[in-house]
Amino acid sequence: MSAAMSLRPGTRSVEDMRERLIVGLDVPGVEEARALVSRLGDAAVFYKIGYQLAYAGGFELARELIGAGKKVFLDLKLHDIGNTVEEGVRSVARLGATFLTVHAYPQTMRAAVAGRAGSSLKILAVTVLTSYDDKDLVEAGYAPVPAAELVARRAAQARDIGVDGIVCAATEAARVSAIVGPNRFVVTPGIRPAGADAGDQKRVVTPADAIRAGATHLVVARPIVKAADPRAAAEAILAEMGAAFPA
Ligand SMILES: O=C(O)c1cc(=O)[nH]c(=O)n1[C@@H]1O[C@H](COP(=O)(O)O)[C@@H](O)[C@H]1O
Repeated sequence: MSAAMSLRPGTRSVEDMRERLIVGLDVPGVEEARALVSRLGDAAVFYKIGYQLAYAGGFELARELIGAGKKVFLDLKLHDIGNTVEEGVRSVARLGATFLTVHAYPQTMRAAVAGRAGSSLKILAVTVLTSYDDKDLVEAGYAPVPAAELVARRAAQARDIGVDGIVCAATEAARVSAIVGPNRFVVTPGIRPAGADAGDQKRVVTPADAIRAGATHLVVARPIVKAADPRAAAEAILAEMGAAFPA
């Protein structure tokens, strides 16, 4: 049974929801990240390290977190010529992280799948960023296409190439789940509890609706990182996820 299969059926327990909540460590440096991890305590077991922290000592922190029994998602959103992606992924695979993102371009996805061969690293393909709507795609040079259509096309390509999971907005999670089937991760950023500020996100969904739509993992940064009490914010999101999880 793949890791995805063992996560998908799940239970409504708080422990299970913790495996599905990925806290984005979008902070300026390792000291701030360590302080946040310590404040969150056992409310979080899965952390994402993205551009901001990766370029400020985040790889060392990734090793530290993995050594402490946490799971790490390296959100590097790789995209380059195939050889460079394959060798880069091979280097990342040695770190012991759980997830790594690449952009959902076929050459890039094929190279990433080749680079992670023989390791436990799972590749996630970022379809259409959650900060994009249909107009942003036109501005970026795409022929008019609804973001949801492009997400679906890229999810199907990712599935056919053998990528382990998809990153999409939870607005597309149900459709993507149907495309990729039960053996792949459906990871959804752009999560906002009711009433929370969307910031630069355009395709936003509440934690409960993301779970109902079939997301296997929710990525949450600012609603936890910027909260006056990050642990309470994480616990509230976990409770909302648990209540929405299919019995
Ligand atoms: O790959 C990602 O994690 C990602 C993909 C995407 O389409 N949208 C998106 O927001 N993200 C990341 O998810 C996190 C969301 O942050 P908040 O909007 O603060 O919760 C950020 O670290 C983004 O880099």
